[in-house]
Amino acid sequence: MSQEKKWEPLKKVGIIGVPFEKGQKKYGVSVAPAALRYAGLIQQLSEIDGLDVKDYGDIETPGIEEVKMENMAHLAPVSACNKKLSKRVSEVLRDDRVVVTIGGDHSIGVGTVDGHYQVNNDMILIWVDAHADINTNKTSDSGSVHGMPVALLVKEFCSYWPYLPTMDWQGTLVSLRSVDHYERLAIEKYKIPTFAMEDVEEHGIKKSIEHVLKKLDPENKRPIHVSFDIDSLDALEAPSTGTPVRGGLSLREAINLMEIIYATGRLRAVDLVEINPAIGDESDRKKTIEAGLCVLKAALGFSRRGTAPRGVIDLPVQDPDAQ
Ligand SMILES: NC(=[NH2+])NCCC[C@H](N)C(=O)O
Ligand SMILES: [Mn+2]
Ligand SMILES: [Mn+2]
Repeated sequence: MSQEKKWEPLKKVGIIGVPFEKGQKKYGVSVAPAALRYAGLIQQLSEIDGLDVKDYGDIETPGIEEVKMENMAHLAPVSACNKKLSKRVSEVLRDDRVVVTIGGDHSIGVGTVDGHYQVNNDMILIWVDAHADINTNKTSDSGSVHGMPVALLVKEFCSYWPYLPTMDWQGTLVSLRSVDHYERLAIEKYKIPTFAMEDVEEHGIKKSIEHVLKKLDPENKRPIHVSFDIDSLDALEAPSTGTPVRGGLSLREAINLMEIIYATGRLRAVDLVEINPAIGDESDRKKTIEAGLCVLKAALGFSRRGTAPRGVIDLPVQDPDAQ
């Protein structure tokens, strides 16, 4: 479908909130969609030059009965939420909008990627995260599904799961600096392309992301999905998150990464997950939410240079008759 198409940034976006936190153990990450809306999410995105923003509301899955699954907490609500989310993501994409999903914890990446894959099965995935999120219930120390979504999605892992559909897309992990032993083994076994912080160190963020894009899609023809975990940022830049790790991306690097991806014209889905407004004090919360908004704006065409008013060609002059 996308082969002959000339890519240009879509100037329409659809927002989905996912107040879901059962993929991990801490209270508060489900409050993020409300906190971001309250901080001006819709308004700030609407101020981006020419951007049409539609809010598709929140995904809610109350009262799902739990099922037992070894070392995999809250599997039933996690999968119910992801099923609903997947449908909504597909709907937004079919409305010809870039889909922006605000989590929630990172277990919701299963639903966003699945929903995107249903519409664009040639998509590529860029998972920006301090963690690899590629545990299975056999390797995870925490039993939390937010540490497993990548393993739930890729077909190479299907033999490790008793069920669940898996996908054929190509993906890469960027910004890694907290990888569990078995995760490293899995990455090496399946040669999952990864960019750890050492690589960002060596090549800089611009070269790193350009390399990733070239590797996953040498012909520049595939739709892009970015799943952005706020903990990819240094914990000093984004302290209000459940599993913070120091030594991460600066906000400037993350903004630059998103600007480069925006400029391809092929970005079709962005997830922003793991902001937990209940962690830290007022200043931590503010910093983290602001960082999330900056990252989203960069992904959707906000220019740090500024933009002149539309249709206006000269500066206002003083009216000579005015007193
Ligand atoms: N999405 C996240 N923040 N994931 C953190 C995962 C931490 C750890 N590797 C685990 O599996 O439990
Ligand atoms: Mn994550
Ligand atoms: Mn993470």
